[in-house]
Amino acid sequence: MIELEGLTKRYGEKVAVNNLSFTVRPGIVTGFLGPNGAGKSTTMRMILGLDHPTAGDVRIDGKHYQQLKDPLTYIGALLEAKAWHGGRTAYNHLLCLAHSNGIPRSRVREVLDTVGLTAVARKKTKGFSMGMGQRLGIAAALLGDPRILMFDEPVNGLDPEGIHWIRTLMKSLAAQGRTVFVSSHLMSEMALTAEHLVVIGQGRLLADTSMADFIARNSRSYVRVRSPQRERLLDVLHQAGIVAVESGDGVLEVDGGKAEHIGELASQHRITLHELSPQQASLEEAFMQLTAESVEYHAHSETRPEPPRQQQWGEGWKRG
Ligand SMILES: Nc1ncnc2c1ncn2[C@@H]1O[C@H](COP(=O)(O)OP(=O)(O)OP(=O)(O)O)[C@@H](O)[C@H]1O
Repeated sequence: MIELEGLTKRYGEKVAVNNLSFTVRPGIVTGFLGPNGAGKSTTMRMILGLDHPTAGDVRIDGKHYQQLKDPLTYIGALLEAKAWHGGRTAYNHLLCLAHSNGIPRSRVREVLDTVGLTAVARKKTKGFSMGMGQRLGIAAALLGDPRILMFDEPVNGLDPEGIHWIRTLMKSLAAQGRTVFVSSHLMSEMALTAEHLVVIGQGRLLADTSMADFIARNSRSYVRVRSPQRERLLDVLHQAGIVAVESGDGVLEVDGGKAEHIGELASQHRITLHELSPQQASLEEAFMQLTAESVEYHAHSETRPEPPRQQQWGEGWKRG
């Protein structure tokens, strides 16, 4: 378990992390989201004792990072920046970490195997691709068989097979009862991986809730309906107290009605339907909606995100 209590970090005038309080629980994958510059990496660095909080407190299973004996056996982390000596082989890099944390040498081979780097174990890491570097970082995180794992942008540089592999790995670590805390900008990936979300913007907590609740609260769900008897269908829906709006091309968007109910009403009134499809909002849509106010780095206006329904998702809030 990771517990943050009023955690704050200032760099001069800049408040990078602002009074953050939340708990990351075991047994599930918790996603950590926020626009560029929201304070995710700073928060993760404070959890690991790499940055000192200006105020507040963070504990790992009840202790400060500095109080942990052999910390890699409590918490394993992959941070964004490569933090290893490029002149060492992958095997030696992990062996050094193992020695300094009282971890048996046999674990090095095991984790190299887990991340698929056995064949390059004796190669110097400076020749590693970004994806190989990520795998080595994940091997280091797993080395001490810790109960808590924290990954900052773990799918960076990974190919589709690698992304699938890390997703499966994170879920299985959580299923073993471990605490898994992961940041990512890839919303589609996060939607497949995380069960719970912590969302921050400009250093402040914006949401701490389940994935399903987050999407339901921050986006619009509706049923898309097409019928050759549109006017009649509008009357019937109106009489039933259901609000429908025309969205062009003969499509009706029905808020607050279930597809089953709309279908039954149409059937009772012998109205033909050509389409009846519930529209599920995506995590990306909900995220953009919630964080729109706290985006620091906008692209130029022609690519800036518009309101959710017609949005060009993905690039607008990235650092330009
Ligand atoms: N060492 C530092 N000195 C001054 N400002 C810093 C420092 N580290 C971070 N910041 C600032 O603090 C804010 C939060 O940065 P941080 O890297 O934690 O955000 P992030 O959510 O991880 O962003 P990204 O998604 O782009 O990686 C940013 O405005 C950043 O410029």
